[in-house]
Amino acid sequence: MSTATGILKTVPVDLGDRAYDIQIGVGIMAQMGTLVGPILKQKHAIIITDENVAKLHLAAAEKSLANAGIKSDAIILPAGEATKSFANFEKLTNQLLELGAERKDTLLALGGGVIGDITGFAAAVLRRGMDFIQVPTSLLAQVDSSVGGKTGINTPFGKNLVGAFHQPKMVVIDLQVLDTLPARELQAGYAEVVKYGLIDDPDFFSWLEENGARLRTGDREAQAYAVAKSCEAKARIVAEDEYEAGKRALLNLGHTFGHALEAECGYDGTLLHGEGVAIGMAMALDTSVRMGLAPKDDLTRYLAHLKSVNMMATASQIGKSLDVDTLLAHMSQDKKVDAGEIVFILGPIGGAATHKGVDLDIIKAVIEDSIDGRGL
Ligand SMILES: NC(=O)c1ccc[n+]([C@@H]2O[C@H](COP(=O)([O-])OP(=O)(O)OC[C@H]3O[C@@H](n4cnc5c(N)ncnc54)[C@H](O)[C@@H]3O)[C@@H](O)[C@H]2O)c1
Ligand SMILES: O=C(O)C(=O)C[C@@H](O)[C@H](O)[C@H](O)COP(=O)(O)O
Ligand SMILES: [Zn+2]
Repeated sequence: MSTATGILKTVPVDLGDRAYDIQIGVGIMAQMGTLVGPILKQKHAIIITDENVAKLHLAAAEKSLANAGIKSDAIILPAGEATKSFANFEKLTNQLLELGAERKDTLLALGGGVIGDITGFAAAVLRRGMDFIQVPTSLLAQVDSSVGGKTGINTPFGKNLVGAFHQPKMVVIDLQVLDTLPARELQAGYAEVVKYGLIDDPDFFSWLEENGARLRTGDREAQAYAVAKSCEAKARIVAEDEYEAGKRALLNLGHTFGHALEAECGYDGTLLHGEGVAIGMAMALDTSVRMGLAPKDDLTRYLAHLKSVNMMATASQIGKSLDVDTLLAHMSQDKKVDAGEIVFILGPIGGAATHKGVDLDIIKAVIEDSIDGRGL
């Protein structure tokens, strides 16, 4: 793939009458208005963004829309996971109604996964459904959250427990905006990239072992390859199982553990989503090894890779006192719970599968060892 400016790759998400394209490029924020113009029901978009992204990228997005003859308004939310709350959702929908948002207007999520998830949910329910477009600006949002139509907010019981499946009409990914993303956020997003290798693409995992560090140094060619590979993987799985009746659950690898850690850390920035996923995937691999579903060497390789890119691998590294039973209580709220049983995604590198009936004593031991930083 070339690293010139402009669109580098278009990844289709084949969902019948809900199909859409993911446009991946460099410097394409300037083209965003022309790209989205033809799919708008009327030439009015409401940009929803956060305070950090607004300072850096809102003007460019507004200019791009204006140049394409699209009227826009903007709503700026606070940054961070705490924004995905009922209180902020109420504020957001009130602000949209105050602006007179019409059903044929389009919401445009300009930001990370937090903005994408809350904007998508507003689009799903406001006036019983509006169109929305994803313009993801964090690595995590570019490789994962902007694609696939999972939208929602957190509740005190856990992550994303109130939401809807609502597909965007387009995803516009400008790799250039990653240049302003803080290093910790880039690293957290990287966990979701590694996830695709662990799920069903051992060659991609090997590529990441060789090249993963290049993503952190802003290497455009590596970014383009990894973002496109991730979007292709996500588009393939979502097209196969839009509503998570089966295969899509694999995208939840590490999340049952990770979401419990996030909930316990209180959505205050102590633990970012991607950081929880990285630790959760270590717990999932450790569980797999203990159950004979993966060779010990796979866990060793994964942990070595996390270390090589300076990422946390154990709950002990979070620096917060954690309790195994409280974490298990959070896990029992997971959306994959089936007839009272927690469903886990387990297996070797590149061979993830869903597992029911997992011995909770093994899970407890894995979590306790991670909390104590033992054995990993
Ligand atoms: N819907 C899905 O399929 C899905 C998938 C994965 C994660 N998620 C959700 O996504 C959220 C995490 O997303 P995230 O990691 O993007 O978090 P985020 O939205 O909080 O963004 C991370 C931080 O980076 C800042 N930021 C974003 N882009 C920037 C840029 N280009 N320059 C400078 N700063 C920038 C934001 O202001 C924020 O402070 C979680 O709520 C998670 O549950 C959803
Ligand atoms: O798109 C999916 O499906 C995923 O599971 C992607 C995850 O990375 C993402 O964090 C998702 O929001 C988790 O889903 P949830 O249903 O467990 O909330
Ligand atoms: Zn995730």
